[in-house]
Amino acid sequence: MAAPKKKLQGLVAATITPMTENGEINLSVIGQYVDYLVKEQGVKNIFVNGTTGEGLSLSVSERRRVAEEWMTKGKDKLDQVVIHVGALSLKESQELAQHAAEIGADGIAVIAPFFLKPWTKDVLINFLKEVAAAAPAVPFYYYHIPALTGVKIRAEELLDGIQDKIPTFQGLKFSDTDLLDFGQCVDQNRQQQFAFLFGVDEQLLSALVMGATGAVGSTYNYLGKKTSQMLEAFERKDFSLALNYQFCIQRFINFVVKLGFGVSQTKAIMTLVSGIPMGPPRLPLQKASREFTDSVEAKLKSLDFLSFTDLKDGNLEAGS
Ligand SMILES: CC(=O)N[C@H](C=O)[C@@H](O)[C@H](O)[C@H](O)CO
Ligand SMILES: CC(=O)C(=O)O
Repeated sequence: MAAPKKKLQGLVAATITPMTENGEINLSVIGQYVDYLVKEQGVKNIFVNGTTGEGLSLSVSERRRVAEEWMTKGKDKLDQVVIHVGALSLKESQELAQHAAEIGADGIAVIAPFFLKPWTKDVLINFLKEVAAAAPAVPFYYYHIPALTGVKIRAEELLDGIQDKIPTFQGLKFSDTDLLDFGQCVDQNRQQQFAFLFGVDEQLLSALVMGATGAVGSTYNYLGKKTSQMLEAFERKDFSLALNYQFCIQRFINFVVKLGFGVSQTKAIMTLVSGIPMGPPRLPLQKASREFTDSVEAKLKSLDFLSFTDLKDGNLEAGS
């Protein structure tokens, strides 16, 4: 059994992996990045080496080094560090899971293998179980992201009886818009203390209504504070205020989605907002264009989303 731990809740930032202009991982800014999340965004939980972190584009040794750096720099500052250890190779995944345990991670998460794929729930569970067993004292999260893995096994089905197979199972990161599936995950597991972490930032309010206990996302890197205001309004049952916040966030996400939004763009936005150089993404991703960054900057200002002193060219005065 996993050591009893505080349940993971609230916002979890899916961290970017900073890179140098030459395409090497850039560990030197991670200390600054931790401070930015904690102090400027009020976000104290992170999800490392996931989609946003280009985890599947890094070598195993890079993934280990990135995870170590977050653990070291986050010590005594962050509440929980969850490390994504999913890989196509079961062996690599187990190696990463064991490594996460060794460095004291608060959780591990795994996506479905996405090249040679599991076609049934039982096969997927068996894969996850073998990974989880490599870190028998670490809380385990299944990371459901069917649009990227192509594995469409419904989360609700997967969760049915999962703790019998994976005793460390502690929760679900649900990155899909199927709120029937998500709602049924919550509804059918009310007796458990699972974390239900939603991963579609622009729809978080709907997921809160369905029983989400937290959220993992890329936008909490720079919209953490704004999203926390939404969570607080929801907690106070001030739904119209919560909806205002959600719409405000949606206006921004809708704007970037229309320009073409993904991990590369997240890197550019975070560089702009935090002033910390995130660098380019790694191939097959391509760096966001200058035009993208310029229009995003204008949009963020018009939405009054930033205290503009945070902007790296900080000559614009504080908003909000
Ligand atoms: C596919 C993807 O990267 N999803 C992220 C996390 O699951 C989200 O945080 C999105 O970036 C966000 O919801 C914007 O669409
Ligand atoms: C968004 C998210 O959870 C990820 O980057 O993996």
